[in-house]
Amino acid sequence: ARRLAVARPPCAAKSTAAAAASDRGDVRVGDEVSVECVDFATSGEGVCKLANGMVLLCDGATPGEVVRARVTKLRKKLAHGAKTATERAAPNAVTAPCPHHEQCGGCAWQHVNYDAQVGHKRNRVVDVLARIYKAGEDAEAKVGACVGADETSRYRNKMEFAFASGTRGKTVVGLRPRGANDSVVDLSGGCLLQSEEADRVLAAIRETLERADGRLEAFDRTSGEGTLRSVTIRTAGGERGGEKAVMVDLATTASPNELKTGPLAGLIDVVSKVPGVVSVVHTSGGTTTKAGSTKKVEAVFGENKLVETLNGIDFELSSASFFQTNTEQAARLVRQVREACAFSGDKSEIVLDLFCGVGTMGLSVASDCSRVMGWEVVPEAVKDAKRNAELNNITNAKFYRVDLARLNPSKGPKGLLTTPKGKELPMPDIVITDPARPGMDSALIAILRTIGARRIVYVSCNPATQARDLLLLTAPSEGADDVAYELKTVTPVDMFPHTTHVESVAVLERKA
Ligand SMILES: C[S@@+](CC[C@H](N)C(=O)[O-])C[C@H]1O[C@@H](n2cnc3c(N)ncnc32)[C@H](O)[C@@H]1O
Repeated sequence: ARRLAVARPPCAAKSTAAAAASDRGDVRVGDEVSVECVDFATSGEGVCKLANGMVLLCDGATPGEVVRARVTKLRKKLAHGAKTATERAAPNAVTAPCPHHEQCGGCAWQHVNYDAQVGHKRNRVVDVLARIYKAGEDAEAKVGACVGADETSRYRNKMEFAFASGTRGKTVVGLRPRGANDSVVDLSGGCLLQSEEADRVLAAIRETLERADGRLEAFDRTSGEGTLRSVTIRTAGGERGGEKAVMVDLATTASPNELKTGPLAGLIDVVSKVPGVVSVVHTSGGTTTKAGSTKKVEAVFGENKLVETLNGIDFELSSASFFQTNTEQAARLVRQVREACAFSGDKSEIVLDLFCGVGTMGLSVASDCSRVMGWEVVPEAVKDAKRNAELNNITNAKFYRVDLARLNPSKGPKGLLTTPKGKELPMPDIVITDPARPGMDSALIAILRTIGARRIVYVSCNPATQARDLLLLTAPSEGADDVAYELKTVTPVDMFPHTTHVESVAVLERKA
């Protein structure tokens, strides 16, 4: 490779012929450059500046580090690179605890100390609030400290692994490498993000694949051949100090017969005998279209059920239901939400729990209010939420299957506060909303403004879409039936140590 020196910050810049070459934009794929990392990009890569002003996003670089990087991709104003060596270590750099860190796409920040990770996550929330919500310099004052985790390894209660063809005709199971989705990193050392119980399942699957010598083939999306699509391992039940229970969901293209005899049946048998495994389910199909999902889920060992406990409330989960992936931090998140609701204490308030999943937020605040009404699109999750209310003897929470992306704002409050059977529901005092990454539909936001609940607590796993929605919720009122909100605070919560993801809880109050 040609060696282009040095795009250092102005104080350290060297005037060499090579630097002049990059000054002229003469950077090519394959070049090696020496650059200082100045920040993290949203994607988790280090932001470095070449001497010609071009930004280089460098995988594995940490702010403050001077790296040698190979240019891997060039766009008009942006270059991508991979670190090949550290020339000066970053103050916040640590040795990644996982042996697979260099290749695996599972976590981007194992090489950064945890306090710095939490700091970067808060900065990200401040940044989107300043730019997208247009808070400018006020963003800093609105955003609280990021709620960090005590446990930074083995914190995930659910991980999904992929299958792929490996060497010598064998099938391998693992996580996707950075920037690729057709191969996997074979996690021979297990995965430090999941429980030891789940790691034992992963090891049993690896050993079975090794012995199967290619007779259990990975599904190939291009040719449509092969059987094994993915395996999801879910662990629950640690809160009361007892043994953890494990559910394994194998997604394959197999026929019902292959689940009973042959190598796949053998794999299911091995998995079901791993200590702690209480449930093995099989998922077939898997295409999701506008008409719905073609997925078919059946229990092939035990029941399609796992019980997780959060702040003393039991949640029964089936394989298709969303549940917060970090149980310890979910307990903190729920406490944060409860506090943000600012209940009066007389249990008079009515709470609307939007995107309620299995009822995590609504059931957690049911004892503080008179009534909870939960909306969710996934039928299994609605069923689980209803069952969870029963399981915990909670009688003031009701859950309904509603698609919150298909509402009619011209109906005003009724566009949301009507059950699927046509019954009108009362106006809520407090709204808890916790959408998936795309955020809330503009029609839903318009309806929330016509309802005008006194408080909205907005939980999000995507600060950018949250900031976009906050802008809409706080826009000036356009008349008597349109309530504007004021953003009070945003609290980042770290649900996913070692990754770039950050959750945030925004509190909005109705303007007088
Ligand atoms: C981030 S999860 C939050 C779940 C729940 N609040 C919790 O804390 O466990 C988002 C939820 O929104 C649901 N969802 C996604 N799109 C939806 C839609 N269009 N209408 C209603 N619910 C939807 C998902 O199924 C998922 O359960």
